[in-house]
Amino acid sequence: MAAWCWDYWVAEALLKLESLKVMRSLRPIHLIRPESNQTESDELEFYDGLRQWDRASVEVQISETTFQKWLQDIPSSGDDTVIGNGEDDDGAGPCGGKFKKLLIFSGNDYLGLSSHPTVIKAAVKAAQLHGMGPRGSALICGYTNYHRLLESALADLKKKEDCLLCPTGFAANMALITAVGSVGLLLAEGGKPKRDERVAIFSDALNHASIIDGIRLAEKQGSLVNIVYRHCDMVHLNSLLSSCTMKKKVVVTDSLFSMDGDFAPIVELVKLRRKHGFLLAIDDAHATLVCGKTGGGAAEKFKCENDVDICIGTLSKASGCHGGFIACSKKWKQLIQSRGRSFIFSTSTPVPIAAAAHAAVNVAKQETWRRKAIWNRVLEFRAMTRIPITSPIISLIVGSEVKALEASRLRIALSAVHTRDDLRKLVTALSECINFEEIGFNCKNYSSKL
Ligand SMILES: Cc1ncc(COP(=O)(O)O)c(C=O)c1O
Repeated sequence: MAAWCWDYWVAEALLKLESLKVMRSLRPIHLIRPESNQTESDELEFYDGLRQWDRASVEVQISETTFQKWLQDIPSSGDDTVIGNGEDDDGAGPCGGKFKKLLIFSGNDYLGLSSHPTVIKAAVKAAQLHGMGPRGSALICGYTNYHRLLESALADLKKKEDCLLCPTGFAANMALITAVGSVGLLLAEGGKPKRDERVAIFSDALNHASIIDGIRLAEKQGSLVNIVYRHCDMVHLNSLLSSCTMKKKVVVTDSLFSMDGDFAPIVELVKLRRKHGFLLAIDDAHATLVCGKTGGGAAEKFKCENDVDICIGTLSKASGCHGGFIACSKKWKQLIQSRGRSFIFSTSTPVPIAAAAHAAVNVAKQETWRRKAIWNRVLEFRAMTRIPITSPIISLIVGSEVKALEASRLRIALSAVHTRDDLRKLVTALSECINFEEIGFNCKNYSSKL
């Protein structure tokens, strides 16, 4: 049996929706842009290396009060942020509050695009012309030519037929999984699906919360059966697939795991997909624009874009903006926009954000040095610590395994705009409290290959 039964099932599900008269359609609104002699690509400015504005995503300041609370592990209500305006060389703010400059190693702005002039200009120009744009769901009045342009750029990036923008990456996963489950509901013979008519979804044990919540919701609706396989364990997955008698099978996994920083074994997943004929969906939130020659993500990195059926992403990480998306076939898009409730019943992305994200995707494609820089930082961190990390997300198990209860996890995220000197500072600071040799030994998930 082939995964391409899924093409048939989705087409059948769409026919059912049509017969029930509940197919939902986008209602594109055309926002007029004033005539200009410049084409859009003339307005995009690209740079060949780090500039001072790039540092905005990694250099921040926090109030001394907040800093002290952090040190003592005292919860903050966030009120400390309104003390004074910061700045001043002596650390004193205009209202008397004192501030500390910090380097961030926990953000997801992997390429530093949130402060790129081309991204800022796109947002400003769209805001000046249209404000936030029409406020409403994409099915009512919230979908414009700006959204369409961004969807096309993302479909191209992911080498998929089409793409659907969602309010966030969290909403994208929820929408996809409820739509997947709806196939079981719509094609069930007697209304309520029997167990074998439901969708069997195989989910990695360490998948993101939004995948888990999507599955829980669909399970409650009685549309799918959740089968969790051990993290990245393809022997386990193969055996679960082999013993599953349900026809409609889906495997869903983070491509680059958000907490552990390891990659899903995509090449092995593709082999299993050929053997068992499941639909393969990957959450490429952390790999989009970071991995692959053109920034296409983990599937491009592992050269199997054609074997991944659906790719979920977020615009809130390497794109430096906000929002989520699902790159897929046109038929899947129709199904998700008709059944994905977190897409249907939520206001669409503001136009300036859609314009900025479109600019960011273009910048990330052109400024290839940003991708090189982030992977160079990965190599440098490996060389400095001898911990065989494989991605910009680094998960360090701090504390001894013997005292398991005291052991905790430290998550570090590297960025293209960190410098080698930033890394040296981080490693020096960390070595005062942790032993890298011991940590390297504890990090079972890392492989020695990049
Ligand atoms: C793997 C993964 N998927 C989805 C999301 C959700 O994305 P967003 O922040 O756009 O809702 C995140 C982000 O936190 C993530 O790490």
